[in-house]
Parts: sequence; structure tokens; C-alpha cells
Amino acid sequence: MAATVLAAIGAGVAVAVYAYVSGLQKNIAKARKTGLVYLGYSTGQTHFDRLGTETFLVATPGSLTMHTQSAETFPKDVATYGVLELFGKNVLTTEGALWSIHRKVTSASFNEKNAAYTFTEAINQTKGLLNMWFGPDGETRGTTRTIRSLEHDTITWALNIIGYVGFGLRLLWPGQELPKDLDPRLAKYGSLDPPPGHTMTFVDSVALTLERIMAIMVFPEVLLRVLPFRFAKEAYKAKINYVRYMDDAPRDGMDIIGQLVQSKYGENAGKDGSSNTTFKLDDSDIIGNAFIMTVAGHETIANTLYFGLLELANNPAAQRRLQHDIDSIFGTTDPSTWDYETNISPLLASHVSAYVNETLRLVPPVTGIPKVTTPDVEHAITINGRTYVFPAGTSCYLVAVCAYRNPRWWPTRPSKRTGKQTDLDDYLPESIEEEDEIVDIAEYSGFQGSDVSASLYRPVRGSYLPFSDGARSCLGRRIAMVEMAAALAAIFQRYSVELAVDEWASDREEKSQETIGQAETVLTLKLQGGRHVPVRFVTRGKERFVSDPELL
Ligand code: HEM
Repeated sequence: MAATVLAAIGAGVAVAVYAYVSGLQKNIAKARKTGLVYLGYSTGQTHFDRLGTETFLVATPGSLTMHTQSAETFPKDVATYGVLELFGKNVLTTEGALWSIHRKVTSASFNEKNAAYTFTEAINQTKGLLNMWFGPDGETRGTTRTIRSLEHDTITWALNIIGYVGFGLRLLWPGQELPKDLDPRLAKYGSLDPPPGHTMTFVDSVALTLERIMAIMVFPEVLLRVLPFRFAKEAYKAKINYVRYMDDAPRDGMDIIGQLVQSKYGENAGKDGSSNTTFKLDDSDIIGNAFIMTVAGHETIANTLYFGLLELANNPAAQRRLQHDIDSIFGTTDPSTWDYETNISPLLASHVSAYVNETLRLVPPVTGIPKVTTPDVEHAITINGRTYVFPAGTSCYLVAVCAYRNPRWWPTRPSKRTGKQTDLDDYLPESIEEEDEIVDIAEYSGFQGSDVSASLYRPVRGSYLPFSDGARSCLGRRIAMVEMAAALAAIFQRYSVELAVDEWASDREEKSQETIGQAETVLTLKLQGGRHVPVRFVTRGKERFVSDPELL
């Protein structure tokens, strides 16, 4: 008996070893055939430098993946986004005919009316954030206390905005009150304590669902309920609360999502792409898209504002230039009087959007984009003037963050900060602006106009894609730019940001840069494991750097 078991194990191991070796040989052969440089198994961004190439292949026993800095028009590899289909199919995770239906239905909501709502709500929420930071006596002191929760606070800020623009839910900061005439069905979403029928607030349920998304995906609900671990208990509690909030949300009161629910797209298109049926999103599609708008619509923006504020805290001179532009657009007028139609174009043509763009270059929330070559036939691609033929269905990872620091595409000079040969790792907001959005299939896009100034450096197409490009580019780009610009204007019109120097001694700028450099991607790029940079906001005129003549 024992001999039979051992023989069976031996045979199993032999089959596994054979599959491993032959898989590796097969993929190495495929890699060789393309003529490109390839690596076995390990991968990493420094390999671009080591191999002296912008595109290479990684062959493992189970896969062949291209890593590239060249944006090619491959289809998106939606399989890698499976985790985000947790609550239903949606515009990010579908492809082909089904995607075009989701895209058409959802893109209808990304219009100027919603961008204007975003502008007003971003100002309103930024005011709430500043009030919380300064507290009742902060204005008199002229400074906030040291803020260690900047990341958490910017996440809450962004969730509050998407809550309003996406769902029509007014979400509050401590000390704020709901408007008296609010639809009572919406009141529970703004509550700062868990309302009846819930064990956590709406905002906490969204934040914790995202934090525990892997556990929610991997373990069935019944198991999460009984497992004696904290992660399982949190995942269960977050999911139950989130689903209940989504089920109870009055569909008629919502904005982006409300329009989505009311849309009936295509008299001629069915959900499966067939003709002559009326398409209507079902409940799972609506919750799936609502979830994706919440995820895509807050962590990305929150992280950009967060890292942008840290970069500005490191660069007092940059803050001065930002404040100069804000002063010339808004003077001393109260932010609650700012008007979207009058102010948005000058604001987005000012240094404010250049500063956002530079943050998106250095610390982009989406560091890479998964793509895949044509599934059924070999795919020829020209890279640097040479054509390579790739096997059908080769996975491709566009390592966008490396392209944003590649001296071949960006003007560069030796770094004053580090002494390195190039300054592309430095925050240089004066140098760039984003290319105008060029949309391949216009009707699938949201906003299509220019939201940038004409005076700055325009990167070569394909070398700067923080919102991706083409038909599958970001639907929320306009909203994102409007939201971040409004927040920066509302903050820097009256305040400046500083590193909290008493905690970090003379090497504070270096230490802060080093900490930002430790950001890692889970869903988006962010500081993990409690790492943070302490800062303070101070009333303009009371900055430490005000005494530095170079900055005046
Ligand atoms: C700084 C903010 C943002 C950045 C950097 C960003 C970046 C991106 C990128 C790179 C993609 C392409 C992903 C891929 O193809 O794998 C994308 C897609 C998408 N984004 Fe954003 N995004 C931001 C804000 C938003 C906002 C505010 C919303 C909505 C409220 C949004 C909704 C979407 C959607 C729905 C898609 C999928 C489009 C499709 O596949 O057809 N994003 N975004």
C-alpha cells in the first residue's frame, strides 16, 4: 500500500516537473522567436535600465509576458480586473460588445453639468476638511496641529465628493449638519454614526470594503461570517453594510448613478450584442458600475491630492507660484462664491493643473496598464522602427510609470537635488502639461476638450498616460482634474503647507522624498503599512519659508 502511495506521489512530482520544464522551454522558444530581449522568471522595473531596452519579455513555465514602456493599441486585458467584478459586471471589467454598452450608458453621466457639481462640492468638502484641521482656535493660532492623517483625510474628502456627485448623498465632516430640507431617505448616508439597521457608517463601509476586497473575493460570505479572524470579521461586516446601503439607496435621487439607472440605451442593442432588444441595466449591472465609480472615483483622486500636497510641502517656491496664479484668478473672493463656468478654464490653464499633472507623472495612482495581444492570431508590433511578431494572446504590461521618467521622451538635465544625471525623479511642475485628450472613438468618451495651458511642455503622445488613452481612456478625467484643481485653489488661496519640522530634523525634504518613494500599488499607488509624512497647514504670511528671500 505504502509503495503504491509513494509511486503515485513520485508520478505526480514527475508530471509536475515535466510540465514546469516543458512550459518554460515552450515560452522561452516563443520569446526567442520574437527576437526581443527576454528574462527568465524574475521581473522588475530596474530591468529596463539593466537590459538597456524599453520592451522585454518574461518567460515563466506558465506564462509569457511583455513588459513595455511603449503604448501600443492592444486590447485591454480585462481578466486582470476580475476582482473588481465583485458586485456585478461594469464598464472597467467588460470588453467587446458588452463593454461598449456599459461605456455608452455610463459615459452619458460624465458631462459638464456633473463637472460643475463636482467643482462646487469639492470646494464645499475642502472647506469642511480645513475646518476640521484648524479646529475652533486654529485660525487664531494661524496653524493647524501636526497632521499625521493626511492620507486618511484625503480619502474621506474624495469619498464625500463622489458620494454627492455619484449618488446625490451629502456626506459630512464632524461639526457639520445636514440641510433641513434633505430627502429623509438620504440622511442615513451622511450620518457620522451608524444609522439604524447598520453597524458602520456608509463611508466606513466603502473604505473597509476596499481595504478587505481580497478576503471578500476569496472567501464565501458564510465562511467570512464564522472565521475567527479580525480580517474576516471586518470583511464580512463591511460587505454586509455596503450591500445594504446600496440596496436601500433611492435610485431616483442619485446623480451619476441615477442617470445610469434611468438610461435605456440602444433600441437596437441587446446585452449580448444582438439586435432588436431594448437594453436596460439590471440591478447587478447598476451595483457593479456604482462600485467601480466609487473605487475609480475616489482613491485615485485622493492619492493624487495627497502626494501633490506632500510634493508642495517639499517645494515652498512651487507653492508661491501656485498661489500667485490662484490670486490672479480668484483674488480674495470667498470660495463659496466661485463659479464653475467663469473660473474653470483659467484655473485649468494655470499652474494649478500643471502641478496636478506633475504629481500624476511622478506618483501616478495607476502605475501600469494590463494589455493583451490579439487572442487568435500572431500580432506584429513595430518598436523603435523594428517589427516583432508576438504569439497570439501574449500578456503585455505597459509600465507607464517608467515611461514618465524616460529621458528619451522628456527634456532633462542633471538633478540639482540628487546630483544624478537626469532630474526626471524630481518634482518639476513648471515643465509639463498633459497632451490634449485624443479619443479614438469619440462617442465613447466623456469630456473631450482641452483642460490645460498652452505654454508648457507637451509630452510626445504615448509617453504620458495617467488617464490612459484611446477608447478605453478614463471616463472620470474631467471630473478628476476639476476636483483636484478646485481643492488646491480652495486650500492655497489662504494657506500654505509645510513639513512638520519639529518631528523631522534638517534632512526633512530628503526623508519626505524617501517616504514618498516607498509607495506601493495594491488597488492604486499609495503609502502602505502606516507610513506617512507629517505636515501642517498655516495661514499665508505665517510660513517658516516666508523669511527666505529667494522665495518672496
Ligand atoms: C486622478 C484621478 C484618476 C486617474 C489617474 C485615473 C486613471 C485611469 C486609468 C489609467 C484608466 C485606464 C485603466 C486601464 O485601462 O487599465 C482609467 C479608467 C477608468 N476610470 Fe479613471 N482615473 C481617475 C479618476 C477617475 C474618476 C473620478 C472616475 C469616475 C468617477 C473614473 C472612472 C474610470 C472608469 C469608469 C474607467 C474605465 C473606462 C473603461 O474601461 O472604459 N476615473 N482611469
